[in-house]
Amino acid sequence: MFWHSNRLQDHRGISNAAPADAPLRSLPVAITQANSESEVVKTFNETRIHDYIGNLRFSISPTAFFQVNTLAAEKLYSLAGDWARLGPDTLLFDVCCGTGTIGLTLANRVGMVVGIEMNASAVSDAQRNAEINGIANCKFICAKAEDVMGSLLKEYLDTPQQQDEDSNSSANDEQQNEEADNGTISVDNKSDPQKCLKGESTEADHSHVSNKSTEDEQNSGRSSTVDGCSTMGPRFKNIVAIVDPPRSGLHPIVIKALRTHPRLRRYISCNPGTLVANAIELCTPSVERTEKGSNRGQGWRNMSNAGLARQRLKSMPKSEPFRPVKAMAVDLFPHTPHCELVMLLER
Ligand SMILES: C[S@@+](CC[C@H](N)C(=O)[O-])C[C@H]1O[C@@H](n2cnc3c(N)ncnc32)[C@H](O)[C@@H]1O
Repeated sequence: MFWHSNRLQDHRGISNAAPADAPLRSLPVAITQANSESEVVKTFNETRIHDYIGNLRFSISPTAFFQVNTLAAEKLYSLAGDWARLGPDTLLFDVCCGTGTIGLTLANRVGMVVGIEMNASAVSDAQRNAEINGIANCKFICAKAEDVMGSLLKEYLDTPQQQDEDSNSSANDEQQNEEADNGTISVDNKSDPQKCLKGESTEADHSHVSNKSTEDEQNSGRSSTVDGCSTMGPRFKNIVAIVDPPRSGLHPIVIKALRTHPRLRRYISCNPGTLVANAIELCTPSVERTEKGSNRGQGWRNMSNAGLARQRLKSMPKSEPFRPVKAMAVDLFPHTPHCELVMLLER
């Protein structure tokens, strides 16, 4: 007998993507019993599906993103991992991690994975997927990447001394100003290290950090030690961000946080959509500051993403640029005009 589940998300509006909290309804499915001509109509209450990428099993909520072409997705993630030169001394940020696919498929090649995802169901899935597959060195954070990227980089990479220096730097001041302008939150850099170890959220209430048994991690030596999260910085030598954002791309605050943290040396994008615009901001050498706000009378609304990226560059704090190293298209959607693109930036 084949078991099916049909779920419909009820959303009335002009958007083509329903909000995550739109109600889900089960649709009756006609099934045919083996050795029988008759059809039975049933409604299944199973709200999740299961799929495999490589030898890992994934449990997926109805509102969570999951690549449909799992064989090609496996190749895409593995290619990203190869280019990132992963090893036990690697701390991997899986930005826009969905159900944890990239981080979990690469977890056995790195010291630690920190996944960031705004869809709470997907974050629960990621946590569950780590458990199903016996993976202990991944943490998943439920938040918008633009709200937490800067604070996470500080939390995981900076020594307390560096944090003090940073807090005096103009780059940090600017970021805080920008965060304030955008109504986002900044996390106290000197957050309680024990909180960090226990995987408790140091963010505002809407954020949620989940991690698999901290005890497991400490025993395996794959995560932080009793010294607290600030000791993790020196422990990891290769800091990599793999970003797989939606078509609208990464928020400029995330780009700025990644570009201005000097310890992040490799950036891999798995999404071609706004890659050009992001690469402009990540790879253009710092320029002397020009007057802010002069766009020579050009309307912001008519500007391309690349044009906007060039404008934002003018307020990018002085920082070492990345350089584009290589890119490869991966055809996840054969016979359609869409395809994914892996691109490696390094510095
Ligand atoms: C293209 S999917 C990639 C998911 C995952 N990496 C994978 O391959 O299965 C993009 C993901 O980004 C998440 N997302 C969108 N905007 C976000 C934001 N501002 N911060 C964090 N996650 C975001 C979406 O919920 C979605 O899960």
